[in-house]
Amino acid sequence: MRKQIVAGNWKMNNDLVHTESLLSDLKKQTQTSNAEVMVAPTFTNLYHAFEALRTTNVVVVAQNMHFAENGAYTGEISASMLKSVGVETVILGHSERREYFNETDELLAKKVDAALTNDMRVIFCFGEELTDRKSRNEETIVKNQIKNALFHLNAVAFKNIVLAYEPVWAIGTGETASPEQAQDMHAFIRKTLANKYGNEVADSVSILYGGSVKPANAQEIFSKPDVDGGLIGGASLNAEDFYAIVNAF
Ligand SMILES: O=C[C@H](O)COP(=O)(O)O
Repeated sequence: MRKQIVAGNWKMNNDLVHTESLLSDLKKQTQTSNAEVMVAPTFTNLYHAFEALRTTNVVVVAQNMHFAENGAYTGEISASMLKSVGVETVILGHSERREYFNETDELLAKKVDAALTNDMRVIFCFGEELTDRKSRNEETIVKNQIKNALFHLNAVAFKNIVLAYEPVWAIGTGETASPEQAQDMHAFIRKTLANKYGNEVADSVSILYGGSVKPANAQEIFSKPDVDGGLIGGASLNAEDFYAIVNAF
């Protein structure tokens, strides 16, 4: 049985005061679904969030990390630094990292390796741009993103990989992929994994959808058989909205 996961990516939002208030609001929510719940605050608030959520089942996740263990990489954070503050899951490959910080598939492969070497779980993001979809090239783009960053791994490594399909045209735009578009792509991703690693691996990997998921559309998207949850941006900044999504299963 695949894990259902709802992860909130807070991106570069919430200073310490806002983080405290959101953490306190999150602790007041009631969960009625079985989904694993995650939140990804900024680096500066990770330890605070970890301490605040210690008594809950909410997993604290990092939004990025460097591939090196330590060294002269000003401004960067390593896997072992994340682990030292209780963080054992990291988002890698988000389209905003790819677009604004020039993260390539090759770099991401190194980051994935570093995370797995440190026994961390990876939420690996990928997805096509609008021009790719308009030219009906979305499957090729997605397949290459997965292949280039992950297909050097062995099958066992996929125990610690969660995939997050995020069509770039649906991120923060209010435009969501239709539940059918999400299902079609998730089924294609699972088939791509099955072709390389076999059905057992493909059927065990959780594939999340991300891109303008809101309380109003979450249930329909999550009802699709190959959609195992969501990576939520904007709507995760409000505890009630976020838990409406968590409970949409
Ligand atoms: O990481 C989350 C995604 O980029 C989705 O963001 P959004 O829900 O604001 O569209």
